[in-house]
Amino acid sequence: MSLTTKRRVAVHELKKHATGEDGWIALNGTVWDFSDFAAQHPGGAELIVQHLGKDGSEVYNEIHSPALVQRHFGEQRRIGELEASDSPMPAKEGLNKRQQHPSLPPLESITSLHQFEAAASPALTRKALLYLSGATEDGITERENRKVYSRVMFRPRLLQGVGSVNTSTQFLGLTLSCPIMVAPTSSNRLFHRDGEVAIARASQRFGVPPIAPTMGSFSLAEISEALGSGRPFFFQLYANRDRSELTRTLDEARRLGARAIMVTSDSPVLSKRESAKGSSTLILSSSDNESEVKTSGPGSGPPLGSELVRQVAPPPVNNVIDPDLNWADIQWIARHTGLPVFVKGIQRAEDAKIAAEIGCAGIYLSNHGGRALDTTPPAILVLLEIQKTCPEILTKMEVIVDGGVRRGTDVLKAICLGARAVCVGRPCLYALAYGENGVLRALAILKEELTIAMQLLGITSLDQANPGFLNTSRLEKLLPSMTLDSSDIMSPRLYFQPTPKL
Ligand code: HEM
Ligand SMILES: Cc1cc2nc3c(=O)[nH]c(=O)nc-3n(C[C@H](O)[C@H](O)[C@H](O)COP(=O)(O)O)c2cc1C
Repeated sequence: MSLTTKRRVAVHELKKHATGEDGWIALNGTVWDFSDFAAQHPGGAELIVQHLGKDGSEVYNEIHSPALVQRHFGEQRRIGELEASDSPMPAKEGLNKRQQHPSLPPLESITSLHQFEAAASPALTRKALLYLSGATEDGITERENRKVYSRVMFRPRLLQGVGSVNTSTQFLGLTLSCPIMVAPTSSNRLFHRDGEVAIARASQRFGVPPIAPTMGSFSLAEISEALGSGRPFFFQLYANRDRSELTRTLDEARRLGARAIMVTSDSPVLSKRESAKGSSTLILSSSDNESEVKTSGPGSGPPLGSELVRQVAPPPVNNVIDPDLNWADIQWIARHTGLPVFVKGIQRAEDAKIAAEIGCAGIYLSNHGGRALDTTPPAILVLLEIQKTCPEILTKMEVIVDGGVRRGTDVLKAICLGARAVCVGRPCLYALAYGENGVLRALAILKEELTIAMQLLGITSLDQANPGFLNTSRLEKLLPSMTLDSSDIMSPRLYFQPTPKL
């Protein structure tokens, strides 16, 4: 059936197609054939089953871009247009109430990344807040991520003539205005109707490439279209367990012009998320201080059987991610695409070495913002481990660090230890409640803080940053004992037992 064909579908007809094998769903006025699709839905089969024979627009629009269904199904599964008089759904525009929520204070009044959380929380739905603030089990890694930077002290040099500062850096042959990017995150329409498109545009205006996610509310094609042809972006990959789907995704990323593939490798299975921040009071809290954070520690989760527990149970998206992904697959991804590949989620020096040995263009040190394995080390500690045991890696590869980066001083500490760039996750999602301008402001605040920190430290460009500007003695005692003698670290070859699947 062609796009121009206007078959009319009455509501009573839609209702007749409500089974798994013969199921239709109306979305924004168009009726689609969802027969035999439920089990493939990355957001869970139940959501599809619940809406068969019905209008699913409200739930669909909260998380997906209007164009997703057309892009995914093409014309093949398009049944026709729902008869207007029968349509129980709202108009296409204005479906997402959060375009500019009246409770949001003026953007100009926000002067630090911390303030975005307090400003945006009242404007976000409970679901969005729980999703955004979630961390694994007791949230120990998530808290450590934020605390760790305060344990590193600067050692400034005086009288260096710091009147003019340049924050730009080279990354994969691109010049970035600043070594700060937005971390890739899924389902961004929960925070603003423009979702990943807003983040991509803000990144572009800021002068850094966006990292488009696999599980975005908007498809990669929509994101790259919003950027304009030839404009650089990176692609975060969740490797699909269906190899033909993985190949299709990679081919599309290459065709659309992705400059690198960042393979998220820290979440082969879904982690257990019991509470977002311990209680709904804390979710709405603006403060990041120690006493409040403590209440989200072990044993402080919501009462069993409470609504909160049910709501924050992990979404069933992992019916698509391949838990058997291995280093040989990383090599295959690099060969197949011909693109620079990063491994996202590196949490120890040995894995950094393997990535270097097999020819990755970079490593992305991350514990998924404390949303993967709890009690893993903050990325900055892993960076220090690399600095102590295999510093040559830091010159061979591009190194990104994320988790808990909230201040310009955090950025500068990571750069001094050898990172090329940092990424920021949650604060940019709170800022997204303001749309593109909110994300741009968050990035600009961080850049301003970085500039001032560089001047106060006594440097005028990032290539002058080095470990000598830091006192890391409080972190060194947290390093694994083997790092005291780097020869104890096993050769990557001993770890690398490829079992090629492709
Ligand atoms: C071709 C059709 C569809 C495709 C390709 C698709 C794809 C996806 C993907 C990739 C995700 C996981 C990432 C994300 O959260 O954005 C997801 C989640 C989700 N989808 Fe869909 N979807 C489709 C149709 C629908 C429909 C018809 C509905 C509702 C009626 C729906 C509701 C949801 C919801 C609510 C989630 C989030 C689940 C959660 O984590 O709470 N989707 N979908
Ligand atoms: C709501 C949310 C969704 C995320 N989704 C993804 C994702 O789809 N892919 C991925 O590689 N990382 C994902 N992450 C992890 C981020 O890329 C990043 O590693 C983390 O947020 C950094 O920590 P921070 O939030 O403390 O800055 C997500 C993080 C959050 C908070």
